[in-house]
Amino acid sequence: MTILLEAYNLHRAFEKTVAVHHVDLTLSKGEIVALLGPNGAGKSTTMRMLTALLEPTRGSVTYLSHRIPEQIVEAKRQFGYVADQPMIMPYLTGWEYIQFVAGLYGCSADEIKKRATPLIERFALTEAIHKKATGYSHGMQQKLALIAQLAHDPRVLLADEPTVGLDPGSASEMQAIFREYAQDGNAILLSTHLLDMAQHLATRIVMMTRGRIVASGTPEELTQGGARSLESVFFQRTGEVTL
Ligand SMILES: Nc1ncnc2c1ncn2[C@@H]1O[C@H](COP(=O)(O)OP(=O)(O)OP(=O)(O)O)[C@@H](O)[C@H]1O
Repeated sequence: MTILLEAYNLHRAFEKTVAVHHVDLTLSKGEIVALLGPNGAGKSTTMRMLTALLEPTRGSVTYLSHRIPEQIVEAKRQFGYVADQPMIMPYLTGWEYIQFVAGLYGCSADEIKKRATPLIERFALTEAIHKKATGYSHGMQQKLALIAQLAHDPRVLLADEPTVGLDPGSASEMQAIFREYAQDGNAILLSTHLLDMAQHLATRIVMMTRGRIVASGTPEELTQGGARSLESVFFQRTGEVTL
């Protein structure tokens, strides 16, 4: 399997709090990896280090042999990132926002249009796309952020809680888009609290708690072929108690 993203020995401390302890993680072509963990487990800190938004205390991140920070520009071309709070710029319409973000990666207007138009239609944003994006609902902004990140055709997509705020139809469409994107030879890492979505969408599940990876495997492996619920495995591995 071709490895698209490799994180080695990632470690991050904030003064006395160690948020992430020596995490190793790879993403290979075709994989959809769900990162699960209780609040404060270190998922967002890991995501932010993988997307070069946060400098690790130790460790390295490499996209297709482009290492951060030495080859940051080449590395950044390889991935798209959808944050949990979409950062939509004032004044821009949805269409201008997509053009602006994908344009930063050197894509032509024609390429962007070709990639973005079908996604805009699938997410039912055709009517809204020429209106100011600051007037969009949270879910509409989340969909717009995903389209903008896919419009530059990255090999890896990282998404923090991507379906939060989406209506059921849009959440289902987003999952279908994720599957097709992975089947096209790309890879996805998504952090989520939705165990059901992780079980049905992910090809591999990684569980974190207190900054460490405590489990990694396919949904079938972790649930022992369905003999256990993913919820019970999650509680056992992460030390969370059921109330
Ligand atoms: N900028 C920061 N300064 C100090 N501590 C931080 C900072 N960012 C994160 N932390 C701490 O690092 C730990 C991991 O936080 P992180 O946000 O990565 O968890 P998470 O798994 O994403 O949680 P959630 O599911 O609640 O979003 C927590 O103890 C948090 O308080």
